[in-house]
Amino acid sequence: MALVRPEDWRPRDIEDLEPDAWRALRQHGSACVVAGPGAGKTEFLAQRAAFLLETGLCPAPFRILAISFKSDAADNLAARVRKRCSPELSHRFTSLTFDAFTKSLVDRFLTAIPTDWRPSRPYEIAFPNFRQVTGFLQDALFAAPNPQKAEVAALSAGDFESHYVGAYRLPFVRAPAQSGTELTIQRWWSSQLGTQPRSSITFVSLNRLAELLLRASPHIRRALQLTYPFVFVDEFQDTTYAQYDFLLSAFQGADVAITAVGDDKQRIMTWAGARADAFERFEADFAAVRIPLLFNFRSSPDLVRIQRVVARALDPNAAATVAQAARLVDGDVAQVWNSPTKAREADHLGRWLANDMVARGRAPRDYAILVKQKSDDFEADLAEPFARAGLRLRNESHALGRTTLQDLLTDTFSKLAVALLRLGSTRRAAAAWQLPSAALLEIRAIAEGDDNGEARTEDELTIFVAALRADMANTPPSVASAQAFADRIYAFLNLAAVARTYNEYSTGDLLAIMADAFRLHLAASANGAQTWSVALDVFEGVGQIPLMTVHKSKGLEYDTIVFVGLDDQAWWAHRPGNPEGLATFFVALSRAKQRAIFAFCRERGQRQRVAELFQLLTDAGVREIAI
Ligand SMILES: Nc1ncnc2c1ncn2[C@@H]1O[C@H](COP(=O)(O)OP(=O)(O)OP(=O)(O)O)[C@@H](O)[C@H]1O
Repeated sequence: MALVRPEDWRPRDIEDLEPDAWRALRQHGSACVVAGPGAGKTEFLAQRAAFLLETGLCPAPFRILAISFKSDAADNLAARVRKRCSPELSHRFTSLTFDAFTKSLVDRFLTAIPTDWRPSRPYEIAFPNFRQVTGFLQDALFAAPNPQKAEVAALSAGDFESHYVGAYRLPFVRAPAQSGTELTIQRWWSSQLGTQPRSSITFVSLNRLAELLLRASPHIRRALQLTYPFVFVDEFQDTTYAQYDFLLSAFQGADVAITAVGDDKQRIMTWAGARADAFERFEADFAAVRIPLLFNFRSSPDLVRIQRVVARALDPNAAATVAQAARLVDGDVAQVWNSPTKAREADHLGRWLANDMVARGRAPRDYAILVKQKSDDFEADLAEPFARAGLRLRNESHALGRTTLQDLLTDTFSKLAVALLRLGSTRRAAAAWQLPSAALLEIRAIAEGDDNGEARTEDELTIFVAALRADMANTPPSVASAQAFADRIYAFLNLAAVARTYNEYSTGDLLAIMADAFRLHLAASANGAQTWSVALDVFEGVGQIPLMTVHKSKGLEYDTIVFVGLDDQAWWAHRPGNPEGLATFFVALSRAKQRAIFAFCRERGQRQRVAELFQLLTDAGVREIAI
């Protein structure tokens, strides 16, 4: 394949990059690209990958490693690179989440972990809840020697794991604890490693074990550095203590160029252990240059002006960003709505959305309802009035067993299962077969070039889909039939084989969690649906207005966002000047391309605690109207 000279290389699918993005794209060493919302940070990474691969600056067999925080972000980035580069190039782009990557290292090199910290093989993945951590800390307090009790008592379940266990560098050999905190951390490790019959460890622990194994095994560390001379880290502001330490042990001092992109004004994960000084530390530890980007490709100029007011509240030195998108709406681009009752607010919102869609030729998915938390409560308030306006609300943050709707929809197994049901429900074009046929070859472990195996698997799929089609045509959607079809798909795919095929399911119970959630959600979607196509549209949220927490909306964008619940009740933990609260507000506001509405309802609560947020909107010239 012909290489492109670096000076001749041009970006794909976009007109151009801003001048500083070009500089960052061509950067030889490490860089942190710090840019506000809508700057095209993910797009920049996809273009840099194409640049490095197509110019041969990352020649075969070397690879690029991209680390994201959420699996949909990792998939999205991989898809963008696949779209732009030939398969022979894009297969050298590895895009994974932090957790998937560190877990894969632990799984592959488990025996390289020093014996004092080595988990059983296999091990389970643990997701301890707040109550369990509280119970653990109470036991630890009880068992602690008297002089250390006060220190142990000061630990809190909210941040014990993320801040203390996450920041604790494991020594190669366990040594006696020097403090009450260290004693408690060691107890935490013992409780995870020693669980019977298998160790039961969290993702924070997996991050730490991966870091330990690289520190303990210079040859594995060297192999990693040689494989990946280029590393990308997306959403760098969310990097936790454990993850940052992993990057240090993996790549510091090596000939590896790390490109970290992020926005410190969107740091809303400190509660989950994100370290506030990640960018500064990175610049110092990796001799990285800081390259700010100033364009905003998402939001119209008027919205960018409002965003700037909030950005300056977060950082008085925040640079002015330059809007690249045009304004497409008349009238106000932002408003505060003030209503006396929840019923009135919901009614007005439903009618307003329905009218706006018709007037502007927009689809339900161009809008998003954002809330601070407890999306189920807002769903209960809004679903009925929306239905009266002919709209269907979709609570993306809705819990389904041990996962959420949004996570289910981006899950590999779930995507495959729904693709099969789609084939069963309609006669679909050849393209619809691509995902199931490719996945089945992997699941059946058919080697590349095994023509007989490929033909056999293709036949197996054709026969299965034909029978499924006949039965789905004769069986109306219902809770019971949905469950029966889900079971049939599971049996066909063979869950044990699925678990062996995809790294994310290789240990722990993620596949069981997703399979349960899939069955639950399919049953709920089939309930009351006239046809299977409709049931699957409901399943996938086609034609529905998404409702989600601000945390779930990170990285997403919508024509119009409506933030419901800007009051003290929903923002109970907010304190004036609290950067995490302001950043949450900033993330919500900056998801909008054209319009942002903030709904305040007097029945829900007061607005003293959140007065500063209203003040920022007022300062930005946003009008408040009574509804
Ligand atoms: N160079 C570019 N030219 C034109 N459009 C672009 C360019 N880069 C990105 N975009 C578009 O701008 C929008 C924002 O990009 P993206 O979502 O990557 O931003 P981001 O920096 O990750 O934002 P956030 O931090 O808010 O999630 C997307 O619709 C993307 O397709």
